[in-house]
Amino acid sequence: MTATVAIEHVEKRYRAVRALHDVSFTLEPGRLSALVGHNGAGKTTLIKLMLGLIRPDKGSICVLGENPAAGEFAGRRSLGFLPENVAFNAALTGRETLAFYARLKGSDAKQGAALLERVGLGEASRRLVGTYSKGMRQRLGLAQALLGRPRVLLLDEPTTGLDPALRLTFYEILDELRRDGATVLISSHALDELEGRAEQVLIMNRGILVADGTLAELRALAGLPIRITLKLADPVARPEWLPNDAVIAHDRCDIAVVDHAGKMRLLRQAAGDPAVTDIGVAEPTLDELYAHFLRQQERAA
Ligand SMILES: Nc1ncnc2c1ncn2[C@@H]1O[C@H](COP(=O)(O)OP(=O)(O)OP(=O)(O)O)[C@@H](O)[C@H]1O
Repeated sequence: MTATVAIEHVEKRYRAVRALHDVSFTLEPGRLSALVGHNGAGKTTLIKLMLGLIRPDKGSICVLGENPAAGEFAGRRSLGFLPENVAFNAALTGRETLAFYARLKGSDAKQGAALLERVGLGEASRRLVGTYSKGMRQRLGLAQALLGRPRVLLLDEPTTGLDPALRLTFYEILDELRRDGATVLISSHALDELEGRAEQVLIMNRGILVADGTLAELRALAGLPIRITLKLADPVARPEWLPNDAVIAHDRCDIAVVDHAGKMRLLRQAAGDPAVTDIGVAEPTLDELYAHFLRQQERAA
């Protein structure tokens, strides 16, 4: 598949601060990628580079076949961007705001009304933005980012301030865009939200990309234990196939296995034993993987 965004060996400094160091990755169409990292890890700097708002000191950036920092960047019309802190003119209504951005983007102004409905601002669309709550401004920001059905959508902390209902609508909208072949990058600290949604996870630490892969790939790389919990019909009779380090308390048995093959072996044995009445499997979470890769890089540094 052809990458829509290609970042190669990018370096960026702000005077004494090294914001990015030798960062390389690609983003693909139809995929949701999560960009995660502590405060100051370099996430916003990466997004600004992709938008062409700043230039790299070294390395190259290609977005939709173009260099975003090279003057006229035609691809910008196909980019949607939601900044971390959305700021709108308080004296315009929601409708007027979207019409303004639609003109800037050269997209169909009529699409604005439908987008406002979609993000739940239909009724408030004729009210001044100055009267909107924080969550309503965030919704307006999202509608603005979606103008013109973007092929690349860059979202910086998009769900901060959204209520749970709109958060779901938000991911539904992203799913539609992805099915349509859009590339979606979300920079976020909400790891639990991204788990099961992001097809690619990029972990940044102090300007360095410390991990890049699918959740399954990162799990295989990290080799963190997979926790299996069994419920036993008779807690006194210990099944002879249980590993020595299995911990039994009452009718519950906890086992940690190190890899996929070990997990499958144990599950087959457990499923075939009538003494086991229930099985639970907990793979390492994105939170745990994130902590692991950060620790690993800090140790190496
Ligand atoms: N305009 C600037 N001038 C000087 N330093 C900057 C500037 N912008 C960012 N930095 C520094 O570059 C580093 C990366 O910042 P960046 O905003 O990219 O981080 P981030 O991962 O988006 O953080 P957060 O999660 O807090 O938004 C930080 O050390 C930050 O202080």
